[in-house]
Amino acid sequence: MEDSERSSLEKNIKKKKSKSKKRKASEVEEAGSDEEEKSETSSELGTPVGLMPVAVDTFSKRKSLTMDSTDEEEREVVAGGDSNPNDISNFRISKPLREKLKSKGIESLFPIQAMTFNTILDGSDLVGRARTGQGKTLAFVLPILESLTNESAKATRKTGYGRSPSVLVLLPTRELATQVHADFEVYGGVLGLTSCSLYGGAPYPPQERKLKSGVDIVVGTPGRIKDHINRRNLDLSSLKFRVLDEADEMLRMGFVEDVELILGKVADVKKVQTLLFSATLPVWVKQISTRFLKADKKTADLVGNEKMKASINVRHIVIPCSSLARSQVIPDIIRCYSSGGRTIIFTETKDSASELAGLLPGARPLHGDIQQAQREVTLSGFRSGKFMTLVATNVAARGLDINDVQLIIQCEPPRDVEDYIHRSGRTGRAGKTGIAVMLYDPRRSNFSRIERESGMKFEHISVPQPSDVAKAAGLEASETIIQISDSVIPAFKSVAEELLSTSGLSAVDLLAKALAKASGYTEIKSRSLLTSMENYVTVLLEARSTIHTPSFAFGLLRRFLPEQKVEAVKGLAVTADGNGAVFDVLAKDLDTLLASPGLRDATDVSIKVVKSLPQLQERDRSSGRFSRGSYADRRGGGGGRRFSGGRGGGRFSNSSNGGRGSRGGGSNKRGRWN
Ligand SMILES: Nc1ncnc2c1ncn2[C@@H]1O[C@H](COP(=O)(O)OP(=O)(O)OP(=O)(O)O)[C@@H](O)[C@H]1O
Repeated sequence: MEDSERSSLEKNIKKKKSKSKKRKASEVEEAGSDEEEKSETSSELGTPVGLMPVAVDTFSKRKSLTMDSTDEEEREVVAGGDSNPNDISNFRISKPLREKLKSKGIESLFPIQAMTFNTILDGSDLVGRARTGQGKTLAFVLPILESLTNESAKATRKTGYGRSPSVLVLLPTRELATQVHADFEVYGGVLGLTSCSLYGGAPYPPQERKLKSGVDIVVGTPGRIKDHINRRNLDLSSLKFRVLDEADEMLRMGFVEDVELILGKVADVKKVQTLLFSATLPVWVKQISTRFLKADKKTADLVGNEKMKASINVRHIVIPCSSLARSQVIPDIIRCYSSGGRTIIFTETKDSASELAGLLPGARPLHGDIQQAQREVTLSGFRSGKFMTLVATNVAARGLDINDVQLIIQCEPPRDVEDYIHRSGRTGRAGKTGIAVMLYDPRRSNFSRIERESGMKFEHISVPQPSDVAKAAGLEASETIIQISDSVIPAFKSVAEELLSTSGLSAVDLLAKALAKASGYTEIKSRSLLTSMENYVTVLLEARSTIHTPSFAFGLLRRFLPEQKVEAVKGLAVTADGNGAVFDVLAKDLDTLLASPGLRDATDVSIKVVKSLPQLQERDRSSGRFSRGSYADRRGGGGGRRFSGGRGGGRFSNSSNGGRGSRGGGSNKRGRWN
């Protein structure tokens, strides 16, 4: 094809793709849905893999477990004997590959790898599920590489120029394709196998040249792979393996059509092994996956019916925080919980990712509207520690394996429990621990559904109080001060003595001020527990009669507060027990409020400052109802919201909710992001 033709074709493809795939930055990067899905029991996904006893992991040399072992047993097992059944020498892994694994510090297989290695090597189709960070990538990389290079394969494998690939691995994002391709390069390279990655946003010609010269393994995203098939650069007729990593994501609307077209390019499906892996396998995956897997497929499910679907190495925390206060609160949460490691902050839309990254010192955004070259620079900068805070949409939610991510912050509860599980799984990987903080606005968000569907229980804490933050910052500052060379002392000693003698402060108080200055906390403002806003304080209104609805609470306030003071109340929310309502007032107005005559003389209501936030009513996103009572901004229907219900349980007609596709078996209108 002439270059001019190609460039005009490329322009057309780009135009078509940008029209079809580009989502408005203000819309969710990946459309969620309200339907709730229970995760699949493993037996319904295929025959459970016959299990050899496997050790849990190598990082603590625990003794062996079988597939029926529970998380509790995993947690209880202590270091077993010296012979570890998962030692890589116990598996049919060739010497060059064993040596490469050892050079990477891998001496034994993780459970999901040990459970599936023989099954894949012996030729079965397989569905594999293990929690995030448990090594699912090598679970398919290792047996595939061995299958391609063992004695029986040597006779039939094509090795010449222009050969068509034997392996195709499909992933939902460009970053993941790059990451998995790197594993195939590292481990396949020692066995003489070549691989390439095909994803959008990167130039076609280098990919075409690589394909033309012949590769054994192709890793990529469906859109670009389909383009290369249409351009006859990629012939999948002699595939031996096809892998869907993050399988549930790959089988959703937005991908499943392309995936089906691509997987259908094999000549004889009986000669192809199909492997599906993910940390989440919702119920509808079963119907869809039967289209691609053989009837005698096997299942290795380390999650199974375990209640806890999210990572067990992560502290799952929720903090109430109004959207207005996020950019002030997040730096403090990072200061208190990141332990100096990397932080990934997830937002629902590309717009909010860019906006928040601009407000956080040193943070960088990552989302689908950013040019591919910049995405690669950003991710490699984050991996190498050039900056420590990444603000991303779901483009970074799945699969990314980045060292030393200590903290995940989600700015609001995601619509889908799968998003929560994958996002929080960017930390606490390979046996390490981590912290996942989810911010929520008590009046608008609902996280009990995430608890129910992921099987975990959130730890409820309030936003770090400035004094907590100052303490953490002071610790950091004191460590850096100790490291300063003594050579600076003579230059500052006389000023220090002068300061000590004239300030009227003790040496400790002066040092405390110096630490405050060094850590940037020259003023400590209070933050409210409810909305985390500075210079506000959270109070609890209690009444003898049950407070069913916020409008009832506002009515009580109007009994003894002037209208403009009621207007100034922030974030009013009814307590879960209906006995009260919390709201924020300006700290400077607190005394006036408490001293107001109507309140002072009232016998059926009281107001007091709260030291910890009581459990609040939650709003169910799907129905718009509140679990007990309802919230409405009765003061004028601000924010484009109208309270359309009567007292209690009123429905919310929220005009500001961007439409979202409904999630369902393959019919989900989930947007593409990659
Ligand atoms: N046998 C092993 N021993 C030690 N480390 C391992 C082993 N297998 C994998 N790892 C490391 O564990 C980390 C997580 O692996 P991987 O990214 O494959 O997890 P995953 O299960 O695919 O996670 P996710 O569900 O988030 O995609 C990686 O850093 C990988 O190098």
